[in-house]
Amino acid sequence: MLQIINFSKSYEGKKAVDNLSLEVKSGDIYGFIGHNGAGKTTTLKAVSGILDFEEGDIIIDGVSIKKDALSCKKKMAYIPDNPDIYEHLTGMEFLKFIGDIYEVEKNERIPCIERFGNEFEMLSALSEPVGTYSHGMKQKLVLMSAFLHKPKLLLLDEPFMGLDPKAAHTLKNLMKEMCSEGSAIFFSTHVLEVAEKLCNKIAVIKGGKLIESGETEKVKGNQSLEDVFLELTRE
Ligand SMILES: Nc1ncnc2c1ncn2[C@@H]1O[C@H](COP(=O)(O)OP(=O)(O)OP(=O)(O)O)[C@@H](O)[C@H]1O
Repeated sequence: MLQIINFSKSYEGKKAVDNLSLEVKSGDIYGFIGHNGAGKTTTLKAVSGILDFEEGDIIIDGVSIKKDALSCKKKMAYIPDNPDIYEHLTGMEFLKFIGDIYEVEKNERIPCIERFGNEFEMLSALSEPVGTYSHGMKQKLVLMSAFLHKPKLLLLDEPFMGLDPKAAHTLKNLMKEMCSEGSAIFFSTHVLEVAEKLCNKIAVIKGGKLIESGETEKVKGNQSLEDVFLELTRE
């Protein structure tokens, strides 16, 4: 579903990501872990098509993001680490806007909004302007908007940040459900306990370089993911 091939990205001549290759297959929940500044957001933004890059290629469902970004974007959803959304829209107007952009049929949209609204405890808030939401409520709304159009590839940058325990539980269940139906998820996180339990595959990035990747069980062996991560990233 997603192939990152020898991807590099520099800012002002300094390499932020260096020759990274990774494959995320249908059904994978692939966790991307690394220290602050390691290059996770840069990679996710390049995959989402919002950040240009000079070296390598990124293929979504067989299509290069460099050659046909629009058809790639139709198949995926990207949720950044900061849920900045149009503050003057109500939650419902925002979901309808995303539904229109991704051409979700109205008769499919309504039951989805009801279901996710209920599971994320957002139904009554949907009639209020986004500007009145807390950080966690905005995060829930953007997550709902991503699930609404059933992307084949879901990219999430630290999705658990700011979520209460119930919402985090709901998100984990929705991620599992999506992947069991054949989609793929690639997400960054600093919450290693969640990554260890949720992900069938893990990639570790350090200083822009991929230093470990593969099945979670193989990456961690008989240790905890936290122990392995600390060992791998030790200076
Ligand atoms: N717009 C930018 N201009 C210049 N340098 C940048 C820019 N964005 C990121 N960088 C640099 O690129 C490197 C990778 O940053 P990136 O945001 O990808 O890291 P990250 O792994 O997502 O970190 P965090 O866990 O803190 O979110 C860092 O050294 C950062 O300072």
